[in-house]
Amino acid sequence: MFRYLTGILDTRERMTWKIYAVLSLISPIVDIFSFSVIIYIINIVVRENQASPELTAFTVFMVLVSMLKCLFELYKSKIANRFVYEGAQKLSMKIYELLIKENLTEHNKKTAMQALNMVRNDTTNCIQIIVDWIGIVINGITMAGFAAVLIYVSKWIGVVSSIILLLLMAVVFFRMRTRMREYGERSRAWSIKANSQITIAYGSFKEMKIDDRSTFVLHKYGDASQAYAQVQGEYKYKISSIGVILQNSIMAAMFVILAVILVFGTNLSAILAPMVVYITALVRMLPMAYNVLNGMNNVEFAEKSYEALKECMAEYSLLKEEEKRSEAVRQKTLTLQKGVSVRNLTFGYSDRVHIFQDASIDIPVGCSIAVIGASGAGKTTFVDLLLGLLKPQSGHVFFDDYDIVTQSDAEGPCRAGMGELVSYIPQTVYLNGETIRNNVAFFEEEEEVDEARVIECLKCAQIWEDVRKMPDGIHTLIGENGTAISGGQRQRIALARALYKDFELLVMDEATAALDMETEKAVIDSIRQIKADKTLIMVTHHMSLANECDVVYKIEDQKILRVR
Ligand SMILES: Nc1ncnc2c1ncn2[C@@H]1O[C@H](COP(=O)(O)OP(=O)(O)OP(=O)(O)O)[C@@H](O)[C@H]1O
Repeated sequence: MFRYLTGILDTRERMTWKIYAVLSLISPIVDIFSFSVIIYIINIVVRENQASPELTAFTVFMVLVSMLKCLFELYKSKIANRFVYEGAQKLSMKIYELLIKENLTEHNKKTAMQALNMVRNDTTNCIQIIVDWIGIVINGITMAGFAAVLIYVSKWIGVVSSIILLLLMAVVFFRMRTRMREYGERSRAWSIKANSQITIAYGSFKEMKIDDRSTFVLHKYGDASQAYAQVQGEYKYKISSIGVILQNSIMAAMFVILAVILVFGTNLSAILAPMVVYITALVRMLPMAYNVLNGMNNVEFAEKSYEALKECMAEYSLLKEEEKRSEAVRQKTLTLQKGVSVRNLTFGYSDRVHIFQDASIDIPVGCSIAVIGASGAGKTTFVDLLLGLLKPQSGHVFFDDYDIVTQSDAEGPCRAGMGELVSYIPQTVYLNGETIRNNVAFFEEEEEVDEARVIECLKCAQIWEDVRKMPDGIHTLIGENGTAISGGQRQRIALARALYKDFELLVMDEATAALDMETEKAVIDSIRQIKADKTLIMVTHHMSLANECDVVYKIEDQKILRVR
């Protein structure tokens, strides 16, 4: 686990954990040294019954050492925290990169809350494991050093005490191990569920209110958050109980040993000094034992995060290999001078049910195409295949001579991105709660937004008159997912967003379905007028709109048939 986690760090982070590990080693060395010095001084004072000036000076020097160690510990803690949060941030970038670059099929397998948890929590938990492991090793080494001193000073009592402590730690760890793993798993699952309830409340706010389901949703959140709180409470209790058990058991053991000495011992004053040393050593060892156990339990607790991260990182490596391979291939600028041609397309989400079987279609450049078909016939699937979001089982999709399925042209393998060529409006539009301006210029840096162009696009999408009347114009906030504007306005803002970028091919998946027929026609006319030479693909259920297009295709019986 440790080797794997340190292996996925970048060079700088790897260097940081090594520096941290070395710095961590210095602390126990100083601790053991300081402790040995105390023993040495006590022995001299007891033996000679007075302190030489050198001894006093040396003791003052040790005060300085302790102060320096304090500063050093603070610095070490700063490095540890920086390592955890910077390391987690870098790791979260990788997971985020994977999430935004993985294919649509993989993307559809996860919920947003699972993704959020992986990016934000699992990454921090995993980097924390590295620090925990270093802590376990360092505390273990320090404990061994103190045990050696203990045995040297108190002979068999030191041996017995060290064995008791070790046994106690082993018993506590092995008894708690499975439980900790289970806590980690449950805590992660309930945290995702509780967070999901917040997105559900935001995503279905109106239905929730109208159906009078606020109490139901509240209970659902209550159940999940309570289960999470319960697991966390139990986990924290178990962790703190370790300290209590350790401390009291060792104290009890110490009194047992003391009782044995008192009963069988002869020269009590002779054993007083070793006894002080013994008790001091044991008291110093207890927090270390606690830290070791705590670290081991934290590692068990984070096991699920580790498994999730490992899975993601395996996919991330594949992604990077794929990117490397594609970098080696010739890069090509995608063109659309002849048109889009779909050849013998066969596709099914599973092997048993096919959506398309040997389907072909030609879309000449500058043409407007309507795609109609019954609900569930495969219109959105067709668009996803056309834009390379899904891979067909067989067949080809050509943009001029470039096949996006095999990623090759007449000259052989090559890579071409669609970004420059295609603008797309999905069936379900995502609008964030920001301003109209920012929702139109969606993937643009704030300071680079061309407001004149935003207004031009709003005009083309037939929504400028509405926006103009709003108190803040293009700076009006539209609410999360556009809840503060009408459904038709939402669609027209999405349309304006699609028009904001330059394109040769505009693909609209029921993008005007929420508009009345008159506005829908006005929008399409306006696009055709302003983007007269562009190619248009419109998925629609409205025959009146379809009839406005040059060609109408119908998806039926796993084929794409030209009907007009
Ligand atoms: N990710 C997916 N995994 C499995 N099946 C899917 C997936 N997406 C869609 N389907 C199924 O594929 C079929 C075609 O879906 P698609 O969304 O392409 O239909 P559509 O013609 O666009 O429908 P509508 O007009 O209702 O939007 C449907 O039966 C649907 O349930």
